Amino acid sequence: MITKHMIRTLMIETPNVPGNLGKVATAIGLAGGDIGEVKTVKVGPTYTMRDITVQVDTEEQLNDVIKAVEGLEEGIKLHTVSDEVLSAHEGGKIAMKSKMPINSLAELRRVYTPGVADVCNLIQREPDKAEIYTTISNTVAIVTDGTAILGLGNIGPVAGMPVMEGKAALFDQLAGISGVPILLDTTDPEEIIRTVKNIAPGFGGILLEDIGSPHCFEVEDRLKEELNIPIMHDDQHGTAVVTLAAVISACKSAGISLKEAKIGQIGLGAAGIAICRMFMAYGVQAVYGTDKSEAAMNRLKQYGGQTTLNIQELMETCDIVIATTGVPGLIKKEFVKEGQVILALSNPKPEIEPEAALGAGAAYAADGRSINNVLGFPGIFRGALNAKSKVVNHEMLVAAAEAIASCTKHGDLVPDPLQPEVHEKVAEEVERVARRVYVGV
Ligand SMILES: NC(=O)c1ccc[n+]([C@@H]2O[C@H](COP(=O)([O-])OP(=O)(O)OC[C@H]3O[C@@H](n4cnc5c(N)ncnc54)[C@H](O)[C@@H]3O)[C@@H](O)[C@H]2O)c1
Ligand SMILES: O=C(O)C[C@H](O)C(=O)O
Ligand SMILES: [Mg+2]
Repeated sequence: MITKHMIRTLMIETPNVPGNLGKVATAIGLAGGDIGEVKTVKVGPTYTMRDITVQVDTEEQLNDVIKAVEGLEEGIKLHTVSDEVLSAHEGGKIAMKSKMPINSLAELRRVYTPGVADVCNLIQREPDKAEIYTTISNTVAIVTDGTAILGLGNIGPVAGMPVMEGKAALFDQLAGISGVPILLDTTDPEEIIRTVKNIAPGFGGILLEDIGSPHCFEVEDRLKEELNIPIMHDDQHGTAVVTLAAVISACKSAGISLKEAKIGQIGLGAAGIAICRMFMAYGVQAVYGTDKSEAAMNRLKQYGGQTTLNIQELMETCDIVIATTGVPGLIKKEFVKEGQVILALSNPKPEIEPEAALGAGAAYAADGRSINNVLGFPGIFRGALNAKSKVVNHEMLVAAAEAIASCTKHGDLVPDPLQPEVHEKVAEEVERVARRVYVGV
């Protein structure tokens, strides 16, 4: 079965006769639609109204599904076709809310003027008090310049805002952190660095998101040098963490020794280079990479990795293959070796669908929806902020990866990202390591 990427909700009325829902399901399936959720909206005296979520690959397939349902007789009616993904984004996904009720003048004076002035004076005298009396230490800026939004490319920061809002929603729900999207109207590294430094006083940490390579490397390195708060480029290190976790689990299940495995990385941009560096620092001897850009290949060599001529050679050489190119369908079925582990991580569409890779003989295969940095960044920042760490370093990232792997069921590659215990465990381990290294506990 091939994974579908367009989601639509069909509101369908069926007369209350046994078998009608089955007819609808069969019609949708035969037209190429995958049924997701089926929700009963209304049960009338003679009919039932349901919202049926259907996934398809293309507009044509959607039209086939619509025609198939409309062609059903015996009183079955299609009422509406809606795009719930678009509806879910209407008005944006996040909001800045007051934690204080302001219902009386007394409350107004306590929360705002004149009461607030005492707090300002206190912080001016004792700057550390900002940690207690403001939200700064629990707020992370989610900064993008829009140059590598998912695998959609340089579509600009405003078009990337739905992703940044999504990261903020995840920060809130999974780690209790306030994430604030910051959209930069510049792609110049010096200007990005200057801007982030100028806004840094309002934040406990900085998550760099979807900033393209190669400028992302300089931006992150310089900000780490010049600021004293945790900074992490999610597409580099968040991705490397979750990839290491998935590979640890795959090796455990398949009985492969990770450090002796040959690991191949297709696409040596932000995510790819960080994944290679993570495996090399973890002790993997044979890390290979390939990229269409000569400069990217040279970067891997500088870090001590080996390059292959092309994707086919890399696929022939390696036991474990990871892809982060942003190019859907780049890995051909014919390249897949029996027993290989293939993680095609590009979003929104992978380099090879997991089902196709498994069908071609892979032992394990997954895409970027399941092997996703959502498993890393919330807990990493929770742990770093809890420890009052001034950095996010390699030891903390490895602790996060091992924590994710420890929450993974035998036979799976990663745990369910909505399981709160996973993020708690990541936060706990990251905090423990951060305290040991930087606070000496
Ligand atoms: N699953 C996750 O958690 C996760 C996290 C980060 C990035 N990603 C995905 O990875 C992809 C890349 O993201 P990035 O931030 O590294 O982008 P990037 O632009 O920094 O890197 C992409 C790299 O792929 C290379 N490339 C493009 N086409 C190629 C081809 N045909 N053959 C070989 N190399 C090719 C480019 O030269 C570049 O070096 C995106 O699709 C993104 O969604 C997924
Ligand atoms: O946003 C995601 O889903 C993961 C990742 O950060 C990406 O850029 O693809
Ligand atoms: Mg990203």
